[in-house]
Amino acid sequence: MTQSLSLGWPAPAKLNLFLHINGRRADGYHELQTLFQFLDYGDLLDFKITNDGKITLHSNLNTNIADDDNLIVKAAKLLQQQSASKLGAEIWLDKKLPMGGGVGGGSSDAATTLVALNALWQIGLDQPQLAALGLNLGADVPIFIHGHAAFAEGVGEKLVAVDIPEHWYLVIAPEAHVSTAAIFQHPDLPRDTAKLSWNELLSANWKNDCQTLVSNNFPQVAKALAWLLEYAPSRMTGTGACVFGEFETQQQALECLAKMPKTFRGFVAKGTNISPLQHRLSRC
Ligand SMILES: C[C@@](CO)(OP(=O)(O)O)[C@H](O)COP(=O)(O)OP(=O)(O)OC[C@H]1O[C@@H](n2ccc(N)nc2=O)[C@H](O)[C@@H]1O
Ligand SMILES: Nc1ncnc2c1ncn2[C@@H]1O[C@H](COP(=O)(O)OP(=O)(O)O)[C@@H](O)[C@H]1O
Repeated sequence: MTQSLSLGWPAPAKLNLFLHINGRRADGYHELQTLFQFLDYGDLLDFKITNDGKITLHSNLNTNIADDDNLIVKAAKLLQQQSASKLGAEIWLDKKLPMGGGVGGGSSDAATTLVALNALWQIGLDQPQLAALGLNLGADVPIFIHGHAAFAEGVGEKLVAVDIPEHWYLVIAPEAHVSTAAIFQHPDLPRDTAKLSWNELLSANWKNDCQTLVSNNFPQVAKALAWLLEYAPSRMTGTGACVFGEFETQQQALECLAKMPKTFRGFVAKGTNISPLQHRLSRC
């Protein structure tokens, strides 16, 4: 059996530096404007290519997600079907990102799987084809395949690459599971932020329109945000529950992390306009 090992494929986190909700479409989905930037921190995937056609996942995941429901396995099988490839893969996941926290770990794992296996199986799909495939797995998969910080509109699928300052962040992951669908269905969610041009947004007050609703319903989120706001401009990412504080230097972020109450879990990372996945792909 032909087997080759390819190690160290990053699946970085993302932050929504702002998330403005501009309206609700007839199909229930929301029109939004959001700014995605990657973090130089995330999960790590290793791949062994096999010729038996099987997809196997090994991970340090401490959850009851069945392998077939894991976005990594779903992504690998989707690519197999799409390409009619006879090759298989054994995949190792080192999970570091909080799950369901708005930092996009599941979507990022799926994107890394698609990008890595497209290269390792030598399928030859281009980036837009991979992003279109990834959209079937989740709304945030395309941004991770796109691989560049982006201003997103529509329901999050219209991406324009942007270069923005790369700050340091302290991200706190409160012990709360916030359902994205439940937040978007909630009657109290504000849906009337005016749509602005990118130039207008650059000088606007960045906010997350889900933040007040989530804080009101999850005291752990409100508590983490209140603590962070004492030290830095801070907001929630996505539909929560993670919150982030912005710092100019790594040292300032680390000093804040050192003061963090022991009841919080958090990490320090740098915002990056180019995804660490792109750097890994260029070494493939
Ligand atoms: C809004 C974001 C911003 O990054 O939230 P986070 O998931 O990161 O917190 C994402 O785009 C989410 O992406 P994802 O979590 O993949 O969402 P999906 O599975 O596509 O949608 C979950 C549910 O959210 C609602 N939804 C999602 C996106 C959108 N523009 N309008 C919506 O109303 C829909 O009810 C949908 O059924
Ligand atoms: N490899 C994976 N990593 C994380 N979550 C996964 C994975 N595969 C499936 N999931 C499911 O996807 C959900 C959303 O995951 P995640 O991307 O971490 O959330 P968010 O977009 O809020 O950051 C999880 O609650 C979990 O049930």
